[in-house]
Amino acid sequence: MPSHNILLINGPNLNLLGTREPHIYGSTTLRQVESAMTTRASQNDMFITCFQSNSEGDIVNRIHQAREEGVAGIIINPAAYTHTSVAIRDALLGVGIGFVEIHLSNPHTREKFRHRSYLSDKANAVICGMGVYGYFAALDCDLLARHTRLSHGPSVSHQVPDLASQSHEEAPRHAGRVPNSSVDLPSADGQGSNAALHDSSNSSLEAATSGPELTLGPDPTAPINPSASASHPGVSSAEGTTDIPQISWAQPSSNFGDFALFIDSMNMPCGSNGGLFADHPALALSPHPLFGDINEQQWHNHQQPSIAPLNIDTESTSTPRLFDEFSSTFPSFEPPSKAKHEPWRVTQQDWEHLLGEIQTLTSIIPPDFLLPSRHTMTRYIATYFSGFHRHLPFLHLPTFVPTKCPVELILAMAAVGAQSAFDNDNAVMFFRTSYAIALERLRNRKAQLRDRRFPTEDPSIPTTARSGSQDRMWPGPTFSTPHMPSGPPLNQNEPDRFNPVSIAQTLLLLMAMATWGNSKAIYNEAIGLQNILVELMREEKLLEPRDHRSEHTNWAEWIREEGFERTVGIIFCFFIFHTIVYDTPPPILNSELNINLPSLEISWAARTEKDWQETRKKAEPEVAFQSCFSHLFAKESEANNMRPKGCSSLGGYILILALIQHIYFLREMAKRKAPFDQGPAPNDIADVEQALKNWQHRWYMDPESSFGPGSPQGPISFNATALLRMAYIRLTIDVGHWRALNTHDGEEIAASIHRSPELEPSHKLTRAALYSAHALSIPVKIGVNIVARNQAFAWSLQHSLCALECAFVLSKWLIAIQHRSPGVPLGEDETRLLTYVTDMVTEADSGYHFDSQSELTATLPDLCIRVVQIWAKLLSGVAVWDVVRMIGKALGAYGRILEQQWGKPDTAKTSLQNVMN
Ligand SMILES: O=C1C[C@@](O)(C(=O)O)C[C@@H](O)[C@@H]1O
Repeated sequence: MPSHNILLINGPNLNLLGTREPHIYGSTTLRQVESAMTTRASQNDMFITCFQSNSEGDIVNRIHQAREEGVAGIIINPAAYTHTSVAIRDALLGVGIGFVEIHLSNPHTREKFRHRSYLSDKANAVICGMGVYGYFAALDCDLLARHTRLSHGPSVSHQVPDLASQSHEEAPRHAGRVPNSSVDLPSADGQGSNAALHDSSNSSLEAATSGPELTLGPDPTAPINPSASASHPGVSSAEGTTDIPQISWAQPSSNFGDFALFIDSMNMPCGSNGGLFADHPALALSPHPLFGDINEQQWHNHQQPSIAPLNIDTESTSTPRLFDEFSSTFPSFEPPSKAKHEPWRVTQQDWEHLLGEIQTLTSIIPPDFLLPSRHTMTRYIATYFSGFHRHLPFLHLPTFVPTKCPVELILAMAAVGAQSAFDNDNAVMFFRTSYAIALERLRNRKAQLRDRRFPTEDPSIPTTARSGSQDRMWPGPTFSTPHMPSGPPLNQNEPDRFNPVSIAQTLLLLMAMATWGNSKAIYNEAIGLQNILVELMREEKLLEPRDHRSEHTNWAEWIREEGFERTVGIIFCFFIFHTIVYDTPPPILNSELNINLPSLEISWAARTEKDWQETRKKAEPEVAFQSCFSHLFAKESEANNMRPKGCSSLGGYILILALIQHIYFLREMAKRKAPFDQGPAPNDIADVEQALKNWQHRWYMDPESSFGPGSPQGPISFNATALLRMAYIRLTIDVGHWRALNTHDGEEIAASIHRSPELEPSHKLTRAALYSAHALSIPVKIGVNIVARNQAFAWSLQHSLCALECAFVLSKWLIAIQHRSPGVPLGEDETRLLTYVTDMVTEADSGYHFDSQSELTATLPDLCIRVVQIWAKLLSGVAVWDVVRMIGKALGAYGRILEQQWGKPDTAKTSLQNVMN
């Protein structure tokens, strides 16, 4: 017997779904939605009753009836009554049943009269702009749990601070909850449901997490679902809201089911200023109409399906957008109506202060250093905050004050900002200057520490008098020239003001510049900087356990502690990037990281102590990285107990990189065990697969998680999805050194990929190819041209690195099936994936004219060439970081090699028709 009843109500005109304004509402009919929902619900021990009416009174009556029936929760698309009906609002409040309000479209992007809802402030969750996918999301238990937590804060959620200690008994109960109910939908008044639910002895916690799984990618443990139709992959749906792919919901965890679900969950960019554009400063077309009244928050709402936003105004503190100033005002004698909070602005006073500081350092900085004008400095710092900072936010923007920032750090920020603004020469100049200052500070620090540890020498001689060049413990910059002597100690007068965290932040930014930057001159510094940074972290004990901040910490202390944890966590992540790019062992091991996971971005962005306190009320207690990481490996049954405890986007990001590190070491160990690399042992693979699954549950629990790059809370959780895909691929096959990224040469990388041995067709390989196809389908769905022309994907290094791995795997898979032994037919999974890839390439082809010698013909080689060409095209935009351009070039070159190999007219090509029959 189903453990609870759900009522689905659809309001006026929704009976016309399928034919009604399909560009807005899609072409799926109401009957299709209802039947898919019914199946989906029944698989998860739920019973759903569907009701549609065009009459307000009937809807009110149906809601009243729900109370008699013991309905546990209502999912309602009130349609036009959303904007008018006090009666429906009162009915929902009257029966006290919790409800999720849902809209296919995003009313906030439409006519003004649709912006107001009579229900939203009482709903447990509001889902809009996700097309029909929103209905399934509403049904998903994780989502319910998530919104329960969001709407009601930790008091009704899971407050056990230590995941390890969670058990069924300890699982907190929602206020007003009826014992033995299996899922709580808190009532509309926020007090919890009093609807009696049927037989279940599970805790709400367990039930809330054992429902249908929405995965961020294909579920590696599930068999590929043969019953799902691959000919409707969902990539060819109309713009606007999306259609349900014709998949069978009877297999919710199947690869294709999840895949299609994922794809359909992507919010399409609306109009010409889609969410993608919001992500990059250099191409950020101003979202504001010149005279319009749209505010920034509304703009952000356009980008995203809105899911239960927290009511904190962080916009005033949000990252700068480059063209804001220029887009909204004409010259006027009127004073500005509202003073803007722009901490990145370098005033004349700030500039003079900075210049003064730099002048005291002339003996150690490159002589050709020239401090640009304050406007240019403002531009660089603003660009830093609107670009890099959104991806890796370790500085506290709301309280940032240029003059309080150590000079080497502000110069490092300017270096990254100049790089992002394509001012390469200035970027290198800032890099060198900041590097020289940071190293000098480190040398002096080292000398101090040495004197403390070995105080036997004559103390009357000051440290610096003894520290000649032979005493240098920290290496000098490798670009150092005779005109850069060691210079006087920087901290001579304030020896105790050495701040290891800001030095670490400086080195982190410089390392990012050197790793991804555009200058050969500083490229070689990357690994050297890594070593310096690791030594600093160990020497200054930044990796050791600390007393964690208590609940009562004030804002200033919290900022300091949180900044520390973010800095250390992001450095840890960066080292794993190096592992991904260079295939070198990570210098900080998972087991050494002793931070608490960072908190929500909304707390980090809060501008005032009051706002911060508000956000803290909604936040979960902090969790230690170590505890979270080990619990990722909990078995399914144990994991259920802790799933509702989501973590922040940045926390999830750190965890997924830790899993990539874990996979790296598993592969390394496997290399020693077997004469041929068989990859990790099956039980190790199973453990990691479980961990990746658990990670996805956490991702869903994160109230700030987002499928797109334009989220108001930043692109971190979106970037983490690329890392998830990379983790799955790396778990399945070894792509490592074949990418030859350390050569930094597109042609060589292409040649190396091409040279790499062919892979044997196998289930494992097909699975890896599925993840790769999944990755490609996202930009194809958005449109190859639109993605190529803006930098949302390219900005994210994670996505471009992942692109390379995906192109590698998918092309190798296509080659493998072309070369499989004659007479061996394709398996069912392979056939379906091949159909899928063909559909996708055809879709991409229709929108983009490829500069290719060969037409897309129905042969495997042509398909393979096209797949690589699409990836190359996607990464061919104007990228900030050289490494992204390099990957684009490498893929272009790889496509050309394949064309040369197969492009000749007399080459025997395997036709798709033949392989599929
Ligand atoms: O009828 C509808 C449908 C709708 O609720 C939606 O699902 O997007 C949005 C409403 O504004 C509109 O009146």
